[in-house]
Amino acid sequence: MSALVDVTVTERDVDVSFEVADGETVALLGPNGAGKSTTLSVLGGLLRPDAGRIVLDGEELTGPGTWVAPHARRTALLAQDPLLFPHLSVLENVAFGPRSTGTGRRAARAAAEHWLAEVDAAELAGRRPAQLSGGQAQRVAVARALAADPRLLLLDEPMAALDVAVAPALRTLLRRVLADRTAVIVTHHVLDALLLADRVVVVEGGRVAEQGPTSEVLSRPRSAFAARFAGLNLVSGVATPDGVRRPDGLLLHGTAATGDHPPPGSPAVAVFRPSAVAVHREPPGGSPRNALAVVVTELEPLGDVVRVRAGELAADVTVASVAELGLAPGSDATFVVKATEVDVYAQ
Ligand SMILES: Nc1ncnc2c1ncn2[C@@H]1O[C@H](COP(=O)(O)OP(=O)(O)OP(=O)(O)O)[C@@H](O)[C@H]1O
Repeated sequence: MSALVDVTVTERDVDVSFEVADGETVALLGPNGAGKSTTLSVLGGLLRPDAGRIVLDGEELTGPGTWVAPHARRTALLAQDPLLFPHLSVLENVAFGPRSTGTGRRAARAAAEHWLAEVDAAELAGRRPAQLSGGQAQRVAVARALAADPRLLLLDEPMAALDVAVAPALRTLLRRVLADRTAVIVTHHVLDALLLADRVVVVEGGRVAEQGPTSEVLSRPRSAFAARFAGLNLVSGVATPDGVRRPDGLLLHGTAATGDHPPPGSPAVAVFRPSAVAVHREPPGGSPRNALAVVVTELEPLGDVVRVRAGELAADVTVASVAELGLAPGSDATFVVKATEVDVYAQ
């Protein structure tokens, strides 16, 4: 079931276009307010776009003069909140989907039992939602979404409301059920993208900033958001023969790992790991290395290092270095990175 999405929601300044191949899971990534949930609402038919079209499995769901109602789309939404009917048992909740599309009682019940077993929740069948933990309720919600036999599964931050101890088990379950399903997932979590998505679509300011296979986008990001999401520093500007020049004139020397240095003058990015950055209080004199004057904005503990953030840039240094340098938000500092650590490629 492939999907083609090309929609505009004028009031929210959202205008996105992307495709989902048959059996593929696409992750929508982006900062708060980027338009991810709006896109999901349009796909599910909860919001009517001002222009554009959605084609699912060859059928136009939304288009000029076409509007298929939400219940007739055969899409299912798994949200943060399981949204189970409190007065129905778990089994009845899961059977609700097939029942509402006309399946007989007995067959709907059999489908519910099947999907509850698939999500390892068969023993919960007789309980009421109030008798479930958050993780159990979300498992049941997954079964309910699948029991409706959706052509397209929509997931809106399905792990966001769960305890950190429970989220990994649900992620593993979703990895299994999404393996050959056509799905779109909105997430803020890098593990969701890595473990669940074949491709990612990065939305910034209501527009698609970049898209591509997950491993490619996260290892060689081209947008500021994807770089931050992947835990990498990204400086964008124009290519020079030996690096990238920022709009403010600063030249960052780097190398094109794959040998395809972008043509001078073309839009390019310089990408480097926070762990490759050394932090100094004073600019190191006479050094041929890249030196970026920054103001520290935030210190964040990260395992056995401290991530020193300076706006969009980050450096990982030891706790001892932070103490020795006396770093704190507001400190002037210089981030230094060797040219051999800076990967340059076309934006
Ligand atoms: N119900 C609404 N009515 C009007 N505007 C809305 C509504 N919901 C969201 N918006 C606006 O639409 C734009 C896109 O918001 P949306 O919720 O789609 O972003 P998002 O990427 O899902 O963000 P988040 O990660 O914070 O959930 C924002 O400018 C937001 O303020």
